[in-house]
Amino acid sequence: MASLLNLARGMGASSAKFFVGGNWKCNGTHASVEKLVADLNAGEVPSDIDVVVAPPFIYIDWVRANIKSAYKVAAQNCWSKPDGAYTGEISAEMLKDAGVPWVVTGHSERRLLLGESSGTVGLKTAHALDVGLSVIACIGETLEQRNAGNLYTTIDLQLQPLFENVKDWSRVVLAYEPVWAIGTGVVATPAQAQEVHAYVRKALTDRLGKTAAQSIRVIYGGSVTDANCNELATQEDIDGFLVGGASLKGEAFVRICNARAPAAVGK
Ligand SMILES: O=C(CO)COP(=O)(O)O
Repeated sequence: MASLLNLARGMGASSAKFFVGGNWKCNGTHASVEKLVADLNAGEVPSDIDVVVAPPFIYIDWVRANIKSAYKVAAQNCWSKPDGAYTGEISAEMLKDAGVPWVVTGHSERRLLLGESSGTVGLKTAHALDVGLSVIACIGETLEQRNAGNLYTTIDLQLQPLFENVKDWSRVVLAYEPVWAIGTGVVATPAQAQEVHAYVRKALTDRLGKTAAQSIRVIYGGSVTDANCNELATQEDIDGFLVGGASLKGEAFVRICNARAPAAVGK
């Protein structure tokens, strides 16, 4: 099985390092976060991939101090401007100051529940990059948009402000997260995900050139589990995952981190 997966991986179009993100969303107590970090620390993740966990703001500092170095930390959001009179917001400058290297921007929950526009996502992504953070920028269509035949129009409209504002793509990971797959248990089929990832790769190629496009991680999110990750990981334009629910279970998340080397964790 592992050799078949490796064979498929060898055919990949992307030269990018595998990337797994865990988005803990608005979940956890100090006790559950301590247990999760202990479980993650007990697991082995491949040394040649990037793994980033995004706890709620209030736990980030504790996690950063207590998680092993195989895992980096991310914030789930940041403000689009430097420090100032923005009650309730956390600036990219503060994340940088607190030693947080990554931030997630444009998650669909922020777009849909909090009204964040693609324009705002473009601005905050560019600002976070300018400050020196690395960014996981999220895009993805709703079921209504997909069913109305607007899948690629939606992706184009979400990518456009990123293309207009981002100057340096070397610290950007793009997460394709179809909204209909998030938290629903309805994972995109490998073919469905690959089709959109290939489209995104082409958009990156057209805009940034082939070499840059192949080095940018395009990761998939939406009901990824330790049961479906291996097949998704064989798709040529899937460079990793952004995991929600399953990232709250240490052992499952570690298995997802090993999606391209399942034998290493005894599956
Ligand atoms: O939104 C997600 C990650 O950012 C995906 O969430 P689930 O893995 O719970 O579907």
